[in-house]
Amino acid sequence: MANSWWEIKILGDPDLEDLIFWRLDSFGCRGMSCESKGHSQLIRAHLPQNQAHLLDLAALSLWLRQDALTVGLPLPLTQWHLIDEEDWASSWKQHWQPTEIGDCFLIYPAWLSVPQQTDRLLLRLDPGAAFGTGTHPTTHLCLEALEMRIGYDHSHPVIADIGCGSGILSIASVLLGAKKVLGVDIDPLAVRSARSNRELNQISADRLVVKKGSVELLSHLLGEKKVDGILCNILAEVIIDLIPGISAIASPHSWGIISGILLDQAKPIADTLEQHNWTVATLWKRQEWCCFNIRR
Ligand SMILES: C[S@@+](CC[C@H](N)C(=O)[O-])C[C@H]1O[C@@H](n2cnc3c(N)ncnc32)[C@H](O)[C@@H]1O
Repeated sequence: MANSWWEIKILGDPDLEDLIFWRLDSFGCRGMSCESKGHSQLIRAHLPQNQAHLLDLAALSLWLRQDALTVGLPLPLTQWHLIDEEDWASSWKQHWQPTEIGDCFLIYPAWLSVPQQTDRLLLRLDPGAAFGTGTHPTTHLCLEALEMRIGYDHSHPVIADIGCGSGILSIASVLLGAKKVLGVDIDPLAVRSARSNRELNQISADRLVVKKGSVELLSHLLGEKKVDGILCNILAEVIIDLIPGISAIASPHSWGIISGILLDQAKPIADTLEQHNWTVATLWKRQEWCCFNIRR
């Protein structure tokens, strides 16, 4: 098969959902979905074939079982098989439905016809192979935090979105009135996805700039200028190294929304932020995940 993907199916106790998502996320899976099956939950995840060998998948299955053992829940059943690109796209699309987030967003799959009437901000999305449908607790937290931060103050900030994935947070920022957003991601598939979602939401390439790279590129693009707000939803291990770079593009009045952090990873992140002159104003949590609202 030309463009093949592993489809990984995990049947497990609903209380394992977060742990399983976290494990799959760390493994590099994309296009994850979840559906109820009686008293269990069936989680599907996808991974390009060239990113994992059979042995890696066997190890993943073992880790998932160990995770369940650690928390004293029944062991999940993991299966995998190869599917081609088209089957991958249609497989998870069936399970992703429009989602209301916060008081103002409606995240809407691109392949559904647009609703006639809605009093919400419609954010149309086809994440493709990128992360960011709004269903993950961290994206959800970031969207709610963003709404609270700029949804009601008409300040039209300039925002950096580091690890933009599908572009969901960048687009949400524009819908809430950001003057300009700079989105970066190291994954070329994410860049492609964010650009096509920018078009889908009829946002100009001047207002939402999407580039392949990370915080160093932002620094280069900005030159002497600073951003008003920073969004960064990546895993804690990555964020900790990005904090100096994030701090360098911030002004004395900047704010940030930082997520992708498991609750038990919060302290080292908070400490490092404080060492770089940030105040952790609030910490929001959803399931095992947390989101920092920070300011200078
Ligand atoms: C958890 S996803 C977040 C996507 C989206 N912003 C959201 O909130 O749903 C993290 C993204 O960060 C990207 N990423 C990982 N390390 C990065 C780094 N050092 N710099 C920039 N992007 C990075 C990944 O490719 C991935 O698309």
